[in-house]
Amino acid sequence: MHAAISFHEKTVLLPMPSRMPLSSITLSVFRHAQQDWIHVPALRVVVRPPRGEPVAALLGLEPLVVGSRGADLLVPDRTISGKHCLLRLTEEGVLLRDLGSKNGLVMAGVRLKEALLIPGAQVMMGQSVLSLELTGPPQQVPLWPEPHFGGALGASVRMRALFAQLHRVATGTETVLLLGESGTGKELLARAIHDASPRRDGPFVVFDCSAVAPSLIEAELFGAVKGAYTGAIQSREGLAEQANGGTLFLDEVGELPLELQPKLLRMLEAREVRPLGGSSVRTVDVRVVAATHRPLREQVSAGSFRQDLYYRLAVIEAHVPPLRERPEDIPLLVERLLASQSPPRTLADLPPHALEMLQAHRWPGNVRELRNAVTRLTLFPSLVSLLPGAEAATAHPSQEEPPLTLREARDAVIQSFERAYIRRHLEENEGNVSAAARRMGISRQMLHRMMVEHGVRAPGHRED
Ligand SMILES: Nc1ncnc2c1ncn2[C@@H]1O[C@H](COP(=O)(O)OP(=O)(O)OP(=O)(O)O)[C@@H](O)[C@H]1O
Repeated sequence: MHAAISFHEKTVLLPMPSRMPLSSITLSVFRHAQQDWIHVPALRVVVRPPRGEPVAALLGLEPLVVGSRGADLLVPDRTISGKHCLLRLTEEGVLLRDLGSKNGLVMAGVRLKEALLIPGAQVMMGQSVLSLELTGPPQQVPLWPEPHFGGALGASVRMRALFAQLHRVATGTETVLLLGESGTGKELLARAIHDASPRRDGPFVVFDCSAVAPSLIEAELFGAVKGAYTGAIQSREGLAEQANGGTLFLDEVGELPLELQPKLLRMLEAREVRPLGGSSVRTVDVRVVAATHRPLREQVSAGSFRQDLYYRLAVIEAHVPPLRERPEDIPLLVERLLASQSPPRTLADLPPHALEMLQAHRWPGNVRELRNAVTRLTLFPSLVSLLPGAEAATAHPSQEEPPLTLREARDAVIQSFERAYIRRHLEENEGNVSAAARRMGISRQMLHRMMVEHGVRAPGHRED
């Protein structure tokens, strides 16, 4: 089942009109009582396979992938591709997109690549039928008033909704599980939770379960008594104890070896740790924030992660969206990244069109990759045409887009490179087409043709 971000404590219910207008299934931001809110319609995606029970999932702010393997909503139908299609709430309604499936999406005899669904619509996927149902009145979800939470920046609706949720949970002691791709800012958010919590004056201790050899994790986390292992010449305190009174951030918790998982479970349940080689337990007062880029539920199904530990960790589960799902955050992030450089720079210092290119890229490495690209760009501005965005997403198709053939992907990269290359030369030659063509080593006529093909106009429209 797909887990949408849950905002139940602060949900305000709106009266449901007797006939549902289309506007009631769109995402829309509005201001009420000095605060921004978003309308999230209560929608359920139901898929009826040819045999067996229907499967269903709620559609929240997160996109929902439907398929037969590795999808959020799993359908037991062999005519359905692993990741068959995606549904996403947008400002225009519910977007349905084919993810390059074998048997496609068919509605009234028409094969769909992309469509806006209205409740009651029925779409064939393989031999199953997908439908969208309204389950009740829309929810009003609060948005964080500022485009940052602690050190984490985000002006998009998804991030502001996440910030509001994390701010609410910061005051409690429940364990928080942050799920998201690498480089999306999970550690930054864990720190922001700590800083917004009553434990802010206590320690914030980070332990990356993937960075330490499995055999050393136990002593590192829970401590060890003298002689517990070769080289343990004296007793040592584990990180759990060092985090006493504060927050323990367990990064990449999905990498925690199966045999150590009961120890962590015990710490979460009884607030007790037993050092390696020790016979007595010690009490700890820590709030745990855990994170992983792995699909932990799948690990539970595969038997590599304990179900009881998963439920214990996911008391509050929050999804950190990948950067490609919130390109509107990029200008803000780039601005801050530039400002933090030495000497500080601004967006105006970027080469022309650099920001557009950055927004066009899919950022598989998320904000970490963006940070590196911006640093490279300020060191070597002439490399702007080699920015990842110049490849216009095609080199890294996201799971939201139907996969391209090699030829389509290569063509798109070349097109995108040519466009950026032409623009740069025209800018450098102040819109003089002949001069730009000379620099590019091609004829003026050819450059003209290319400009028409790419829809590029010379700055100032000068011909010669
Ligand atoms: N929302 C954000 N605002 C500002 N900086 C960010 C944001 N998200 C990530 N970063 C920056 O990107 C880099 C990676 O962030 P972070 O380590 O928190 O990501 P992560 O999700 O924990 O990654 P991993 O899973 O690889 O550990 C850091 O330099 C961080 O400061």
